[in-house]
Formats: sequence, C-alpha cells, structure tokens
Amino acid sequence: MLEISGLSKIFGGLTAVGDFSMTVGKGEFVGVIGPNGAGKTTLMNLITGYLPPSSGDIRFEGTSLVGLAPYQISHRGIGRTFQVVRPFSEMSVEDNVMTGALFSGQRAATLAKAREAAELPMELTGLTAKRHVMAGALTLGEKKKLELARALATSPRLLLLDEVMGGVNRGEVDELMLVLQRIHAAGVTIVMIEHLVEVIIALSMRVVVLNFGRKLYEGSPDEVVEHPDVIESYLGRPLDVEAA
Ligand SMILES: Nc1ncnc2c1ncn2[C@@H]1O[C@H](COP(=O)(O)OP(=O)(O)OP(=O)(O)O)[C@@H](O)[C@H]1O
Repeated sequence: MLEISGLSKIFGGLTAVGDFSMTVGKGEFVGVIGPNGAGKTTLMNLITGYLPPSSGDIRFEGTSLVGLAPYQISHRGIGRTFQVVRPFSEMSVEDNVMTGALFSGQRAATLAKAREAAELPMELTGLTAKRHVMAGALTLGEKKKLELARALATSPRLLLLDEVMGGVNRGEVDELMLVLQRIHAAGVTIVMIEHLVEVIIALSMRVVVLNFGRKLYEGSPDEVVEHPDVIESYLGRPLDVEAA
C-alpha cells in the first residue's frame, strides 16, 4: 500500500531523514518510535506532502506522491493527525467532524451528506454523545478523539498518527487505545508515531525504530523491545512487555 524508498530530507547540513525505506501493507498497524529529534515528524510531513523530500520516493497504491500538495495526498486516501490539535473551538464536535467530510476526496456535496459522513467517525471515536458540545469545552483526550474523527471523515484508507497520546492522562490513554483498535478493526491501515512505547507495543503488528533519521531496527514488538541496539539508543532498559 505504502512504499518508501531511499527517502532523505536534509535541512541545511542536517540529515533529518536519511536513506530511509519502509513498506506498509494494507490492513497493517505499524508503530514508529525513536528518540527526540530522530526524524519521526519529518517522516510524516514528507509522506503527507507538508515537506518536499531531498531525494527518494514515496509511493501509495502504486503511484508516487512526490510533488503532490497535502490536499492532493489527502484526496488520494491518506489521512493524518497533528501533534498539536487545533479544532475549531467555537464549533460543535459534529460541525468539526463535518469539516473533514466537506474537504475530503469524496467531498460531500451537501451539508446533509457531510452530516451523514460524520456519523461513523463520531461513533468510532466515542464522540456521538458529545456531538453538540463546543470543541473548546472538550478535555485534551476528547480533543484527540475529535482530531481522529476529523481525519476519519476524509475517508482515509491509510491513517498516519503523530503523537496521539501526547499530554493525555492514563485513563484517556486507555480509552484512545480502544478507539485506535476500533478504527483499525473498521479496515483502516494505521502508521503510528508515539513516545509511549507501551502503547506501540500493545497495538502494533510491526515496529520501526528511527535514530538520527535512519532506520535502526524493524521487527515485531517483542523483537524490538529485546534488541540490544534499541535498548541502548532508546529504551535505556529492557521493557517488560507482559506489563505493557
Ligand atoms: N524545518 C526544519 N528546519 C530545520 N531543521 C529541522 C526542521 N524540522 C526538523 N528539523 C530537525 O530535524 C531533526 C528531526 O526532527 P523531527 O521533528 O522530525 O524529530 P522527531 O523524531 O519528530 O522528534 P520529536 O520526538 O521531538 O517530535 C531534528 O534535529 C530537528 O531539529
């Protein structure tokens, strides 16, 4: 579904992403971890067209995304969330989700159609009961769900998540994990960048570890947490997978 090959992004003299390759198959849930500054957000911005690559290729369902604008990539079926959520605070939850449907590839032609298209995303994220609440009044965890619902309203086949769990409390992390499992079970392929390694280990089928913009390791969650290079460069200590 997604094939990244020899991808590099150089800022001045700094290689933020260097000769990076990975593939994501339809139906997968792939986690991406790495220390601060490893290049995770840059990688996401390259895939979604917010940054042009210095070299390399990114192909989605057989065609290259390089040179396309973010809205064109969204129209092709790739949705994303942002590290810092920015809902329209003065608008209701439902209206916020509708904006996703109105500006997506299968653009809803009428408000009634957009309202209809907002139903499933609200249901999957558990926001249906909050549909009339102003987005500004939501907790951070709920705002993260809204960010997910807005992205889902664009009908993505591939969803890229940038630090969805950032800043939310433990109870909300557990709720968001259930939401992500529901989204995945609904048929959406997911690539997730996350600092909380326990979350990545619990949800991902495969984990890619980035370090200094390069792929340090790639494997199953169990392999990754036991790999000496990953422990040394990132985890600092072996992780108790059973407890995760
Ligand atoms: N627009 C930019 N201009 C110059 N350097 C940049 C730019 N964006 C990122 N960088 C640098 O590229 C490197 C990778 O940054 P990036 O934000 O992708 O890392 P990250 O893994 O997402 O980090 P974090 O976990 O802290 O979000 C860092 O050294 C960063 O300072």
